[in-house]
Amino acid sequence: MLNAWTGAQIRAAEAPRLDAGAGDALMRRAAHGLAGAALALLDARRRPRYGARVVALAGSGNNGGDALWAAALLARRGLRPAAILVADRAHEPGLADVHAAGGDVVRLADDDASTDAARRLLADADVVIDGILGTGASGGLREPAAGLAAHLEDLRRTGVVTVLACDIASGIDADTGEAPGEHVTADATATFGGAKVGHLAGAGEAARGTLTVVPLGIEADLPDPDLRRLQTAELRALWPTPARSAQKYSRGVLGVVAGSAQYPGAALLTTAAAAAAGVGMVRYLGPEAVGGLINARTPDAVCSAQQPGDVHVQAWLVGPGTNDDEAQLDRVRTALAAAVRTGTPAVVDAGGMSVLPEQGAAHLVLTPHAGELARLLSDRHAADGAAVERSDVEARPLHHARLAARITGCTVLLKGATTLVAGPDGTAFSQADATPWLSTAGSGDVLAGILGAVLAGVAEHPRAFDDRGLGGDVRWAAAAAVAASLHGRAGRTAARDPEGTGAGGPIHATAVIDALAAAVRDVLAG
Ligand SMILES: NC(=O)C1=CN([C@@H]2O[C@H](COP(=O)(O)OP(=O)(O)OC[C@H]3O[C@@H](n4cnc5c(N)ncnc54)[C@H](O)[C@@H]3O)[C@@H](O)[C@H]2O)[C@@H](O)CC1
Ligand SMILES: Nc1ncnc2c1ncn2[C@@H]1O[C@H](COP(=O)(O)OP(=O)(O)O)[C@@H](O)[C@H]1O
Ligand SMILES: [K+]
Repeated sequence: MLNAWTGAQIRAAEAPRLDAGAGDALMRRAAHGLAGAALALLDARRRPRYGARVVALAGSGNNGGDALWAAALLARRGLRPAAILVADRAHEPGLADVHAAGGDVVRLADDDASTDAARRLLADADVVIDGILGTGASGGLREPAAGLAAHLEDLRRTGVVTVLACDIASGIDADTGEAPGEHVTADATATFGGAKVGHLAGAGEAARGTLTVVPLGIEADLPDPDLRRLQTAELRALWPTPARSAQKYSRGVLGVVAGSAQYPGAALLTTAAAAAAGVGMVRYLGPEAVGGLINARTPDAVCSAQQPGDVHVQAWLVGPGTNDDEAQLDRVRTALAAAVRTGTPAVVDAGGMSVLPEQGAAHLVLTPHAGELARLLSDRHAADGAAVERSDVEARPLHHARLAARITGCTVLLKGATTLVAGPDGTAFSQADATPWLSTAGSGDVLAGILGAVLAGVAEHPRAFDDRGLGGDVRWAAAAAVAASLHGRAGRTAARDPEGTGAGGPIHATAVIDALAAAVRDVLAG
């Protein structure tokens, strides 16, 4: 599990040490970690260490102190240090050490001469350490740092310099990952004491590069994390693997209300995905014509035009492709009412979100993309009557996912390059296992099917969640995170994009279904 905390949580754990006078010791530890990360970056890029130019960008706070001390330490390893001070004040001992190491220092102001001098230093740099703002910052970068950051990004994109963020890319909010304005983009980040929420959500995910956590010795005093990311070990433990004595009913029956005579595609994809994920049985409820099409692709699905009250299931999947069909929407309403009454978990996708019960529950998992979440929040007057736009959700995804979970009482899985899951109690997960090739029509229907299969298996495997501190209502958010991760991994496998960088090539939703078994096997094999 990769755990992440807010800046305030980390600073609170540090506070007793600072009060006891250990501030310098902590900062030196951070600087050593930063210096090691800078050397690793040079090595990875096959650039020689000796004579390499390291430039620390230093703001007024402790983040700047870390960067200055790191630059001074790197002078001892043969690098040529320099510093650009972007604020009126700088950490005095750090600055003194850069001077003592023979480093060039430029103080950036709003004039052409200092801007030119700073740009000359950057153009000569091999590695730039971004210590402008850390966890103590509020609001985005201001001038003159904002202009320097934009120029730095031009140099980074064209391969002139490598950027190492100190703690967090400056301009990214450590508590949310939001970027209120200009921000630094890093190739790597060395963070201290624990990952920050801002590394795993919003703009912060793409701005951080490779993340290294440098221990500070405060780890035992950290509270429960604010945000979590499941990794292979958790996925292996939580994926519904059949027991020796399993039979189809113990593995779980998934009731699916999806598609319509006019739009059967969503029903075909979502049932095929659930079947591929290894659910015990799929029971499809809907028009006979759609059932026939489903059986041509997925003969193992049991299709009928029955009502939800007539069948016994371990989980529901409702909503994909049902928008225009009143009879299907009626089935969705009935299934959701039964799910709330009986505690049966349900995936509520697409059209299902327009017929939510008044009182939701954590075991109902909504799966909106940013546009659908904006509509849901607008319908619920979340912004005091003002409409919430898709762009609002994209700019503040974690905030809006948590808001929707609180307002609806349901678990909310917000789809995107990073998928965020929020429970009504504020629990949150972040998974970024996808590939940009997954942004294709029908991809969401596949995710809904996989999630349905995972939810149907939860009842058989409660201990798996309890044993990892993910019991109670948190299990629904954790199960949603499992499904998002496997969906992303299947997408990477299908696209042949193992790192999720956008390498490989195009895929369509069916290819993701076909790659699912291999992705699950990889996870189970560790
Ligand atoms: N607290 C500690 O003991 C340790 C902290 N460490 C470092 O300290 C950092 C936190 O230090 P600080 O609390 O000094 O925070 P920052 O280094 O983020 O600096 C905050 C300072 O920047 C100014 N500021 C805030 N928002 C700004 C904005 N938008 N534009 C321009 N200036 C702005 C504030 O006036 C404040 O002086 C961490 O990120 C980490 O790098 C490390 O040295 C490890 C130990
Ligand atoms: N840029 C991206 N990078 C990675 N994954 C993405 C990206 N855009 C979308 N996805 C994933 O693809 C799926 C798209 O779902 P959705 O928008 O509901 O599509 P549809 O409604 O057509 O099925 C989601 O699982 C989402 O997380
Ligand atoms: K920084």
